[in-house]
Amino acid sequence: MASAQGDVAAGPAWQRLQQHYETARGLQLRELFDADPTRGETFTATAGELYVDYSKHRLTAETLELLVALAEERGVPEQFAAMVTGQKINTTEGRAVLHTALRAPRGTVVEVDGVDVVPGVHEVLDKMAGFADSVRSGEWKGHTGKRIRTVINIGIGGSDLGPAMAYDALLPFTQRDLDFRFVSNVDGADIYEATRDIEADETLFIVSSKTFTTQETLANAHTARDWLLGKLGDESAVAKHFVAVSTNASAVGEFGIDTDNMFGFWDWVGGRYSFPSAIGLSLMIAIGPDGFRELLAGMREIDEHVRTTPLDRNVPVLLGLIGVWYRDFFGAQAHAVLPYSNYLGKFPAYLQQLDMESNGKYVRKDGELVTVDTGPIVWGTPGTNGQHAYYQLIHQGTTMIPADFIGIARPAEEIGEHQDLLVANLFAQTEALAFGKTPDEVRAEGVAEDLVQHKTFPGNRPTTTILAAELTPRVLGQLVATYEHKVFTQGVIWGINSFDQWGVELGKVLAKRIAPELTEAEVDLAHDSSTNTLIRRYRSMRGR
Ligand SMILES: O=P(O)(O)OC[C@H]1O[C@](O)(CO)[C@@H](O)[C@@H]1O
Repeated sequence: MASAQGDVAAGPAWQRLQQHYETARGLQLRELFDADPTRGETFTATAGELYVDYSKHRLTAETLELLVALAEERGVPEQFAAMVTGQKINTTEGRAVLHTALRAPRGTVVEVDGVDVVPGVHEVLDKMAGFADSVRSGEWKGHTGKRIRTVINIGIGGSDLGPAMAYDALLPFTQRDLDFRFVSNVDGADIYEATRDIEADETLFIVSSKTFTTQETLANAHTARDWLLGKLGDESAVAKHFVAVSTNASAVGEFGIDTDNMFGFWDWVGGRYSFPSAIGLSLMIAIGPDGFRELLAGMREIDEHVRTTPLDRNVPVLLGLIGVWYRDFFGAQAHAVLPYSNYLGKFPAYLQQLDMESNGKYVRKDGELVTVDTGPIVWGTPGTNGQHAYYQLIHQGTTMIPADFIGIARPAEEIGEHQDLLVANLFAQTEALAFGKTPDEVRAEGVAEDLVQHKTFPGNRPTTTILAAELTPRVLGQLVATYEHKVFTQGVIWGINSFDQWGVELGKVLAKRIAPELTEAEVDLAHDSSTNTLIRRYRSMRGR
């Protein structure tokens, strides 16, 4: 098997790319398009219903060949096969990585330690569907016999971002007489604002936590429980108003939620890959079991695409490789994701966890330090708002920011000319970024000489455009799985473990130590002088 271990920079494919970069760094998009008038048709690919244009990148057919050779040398296809067949590729935690099994059709066999996991996946999906239907229809009654009107998902990170993002993305497909809220932050304002204007006897809390030990989620869940009991005054109300999604049945039981009302998943589902599991329960209630199945079907299409499509047309692999090209050869530190769809407003935030928690690593799988740069800083907000805020820097700043522009052709609601205006802006931005405006073009407009440089656009700024006809559950599933496998591809290239997250641990441990120090004024502080002083200031501001 080709190796995803070891130093990628030491391999022949990387060295060839390095040599190629010496000339490729000077590529100009204007010249590339002039030299090949069909570039905008040929440097494109499709995956599911996603049309992907990667022509506006600073690369040639040779660059792509060399990048594909890198993917082959690093064993991307073999590593993908290892992942989807349940091998324990999350080596630092000794776990399989099987989010693809969450969307495997009934009857598929995927084994972990000799046990087929697919029947369990469908058992949970069926249980979720039964529950979702009963909440949607009003058959599920609260403590006082009323139907549920508000569903509040309590969770953080992967137990929040996926369902919250997808709920917004699929708003037109949701049952509009139900209200959905997502509480994640340990800031009490989050749970307070989510509960201040609703009726307890019409509210369902879904406590979502893979581990059921996460401080923020447990604090919010306890506050929600106190709020409910304060309103309804009866411990037995908890059974009708709280359900849990977790891998940790004993902790769920200890919290007081009947494990009959628990929807399980497994340690082979990473938090940031978990929303097609029971973590998507709130979303399934919102869009219905059929809508959720469509989402899974969209993901499955991309899983199949990755498994069966040659690397040079394999969309997630290409996106991953193009990302490596900029990150490691051009030194681009950031990657923007700019959805031209208001419904996709939370998609960049969702991708931040998917990408940065997966590939923000400085240690390789083999325990050695990386010698090349790994995951970029991922950020973005919906177009067109960003155009009037930070696009200035993308067009004329000193940093290259490769960007993904995501567009939808047919809106859920056709409102006058809005959609055409929106998409015109998307296309205009990628055109302007790629081709810019030369000083001579500015002069030809009669601009005074002292303003020519200010009004010049250097261009040559790379973008990918992803276009879909409609934002359906299936298309959203395709988008999410495309990015999942893009991140996977990059992790394999860099030789890192994209499925652990040790970097979040230290802060958690220190917060546990500091929390009691904020309330007990007498305690001896043994931190650094900055932290000690901040703690004392805080105590004094709180009158302690
Ligand atoms: O679902 P849990 O166990 O509450 O964890 C929430 C999130 O916390 C993290 O472990 C990071 O702190 C994420 O990986 C995870 O998605």
